[in-house]
Amino acid sequence: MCEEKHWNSSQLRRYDLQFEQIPRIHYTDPKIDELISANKPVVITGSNIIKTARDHWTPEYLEQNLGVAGHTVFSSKTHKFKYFDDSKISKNNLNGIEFIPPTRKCKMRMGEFMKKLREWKPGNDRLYLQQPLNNTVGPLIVEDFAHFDWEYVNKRQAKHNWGPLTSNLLLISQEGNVTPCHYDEQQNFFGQAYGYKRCILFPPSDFECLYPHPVFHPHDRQSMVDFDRPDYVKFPKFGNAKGCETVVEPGDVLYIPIYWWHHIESLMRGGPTVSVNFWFKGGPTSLSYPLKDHQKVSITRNVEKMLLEVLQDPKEVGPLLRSMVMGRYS
Ligand SMILES: CCC[C@@H](CC(=O)O)C(=O)C(=O)O
Ligand SMILES: [Zn+2]
Repeated sequence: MCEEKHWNSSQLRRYDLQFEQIPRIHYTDPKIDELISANKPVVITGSNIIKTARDHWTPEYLEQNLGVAGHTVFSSKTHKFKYFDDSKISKNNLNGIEFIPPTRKCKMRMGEFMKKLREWKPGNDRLYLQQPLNNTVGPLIVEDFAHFDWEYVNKRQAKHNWGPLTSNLLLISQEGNVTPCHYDEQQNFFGQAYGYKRCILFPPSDFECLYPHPVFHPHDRQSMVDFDRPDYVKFPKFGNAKGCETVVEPGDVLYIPIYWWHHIESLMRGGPTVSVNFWFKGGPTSLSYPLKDHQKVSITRNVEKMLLEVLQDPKEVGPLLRSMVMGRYS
């Protein structure tokens, strides 16, 4: 039966890369757990994981029920919302390295946020509400949240030895917004409640093609490559990245494995989107050989942290690593 499509490819941004499709599998199919065990992405379809959000969480419903507290809203002069850790902006940490925050963070009531979205004109700052669900939300949201299929989620968490659930982030995006390519150190069930989002994922083994900022940098874990205008001189291996993609629709839950790179965009001309993610700490990892790719990424992070700790000056880390490797390990 041909599925009715609610979007077309002109709503996707163009990049220089080709992508495989991420498999879409019904939640009752045991293949789901096979892929999660293998730390591979999969779109879980037809489940009740976030059914109450899929049924109720339109932007208008959220405007009525999210509560009167101020919510965390990012604003950007471009369509990109590149995350940065403001605790890493301190003078001595950057040691003269210039950093210009690409977005501004503020607290905004839902009514004001929705009004600005309705009145948005090209040239205005773009907005992206990103708020952990907590006890400030209204009773109907609490009710919907309580009726997520926690049994299904908790079973996966236990079966795959994930750590504790750390947060559920509510994401309300303007059409066309992009969260640029980055990885998180958490397992993620990414639930799509309203609208359509294109998700491009790359395995941890693409580390060399995606050039993450140094660990001490505020953009730690974020790719240095601008997907809209890749600099192939600075990032010559970017063209070798082997990504996979999907467009998640209301009710879908995309499993984004820990340390997998992901770039997520709300479709252009697709209206606002609403997502809710489930971030879990990674489970206890025993160093079994051969090491998994994400374990190697974790090891490089520890090496960078240790070197910075002992060298103090971030500008000395590169030269020391080069002197260690060039002509000896290269
Ligand atoms: C702040 C989190 C944003 C989200 C991507 C997106 O929906 O724009 C993501 O990267 C994640 O769920 O890990
Ligand atoms: Zn992420």
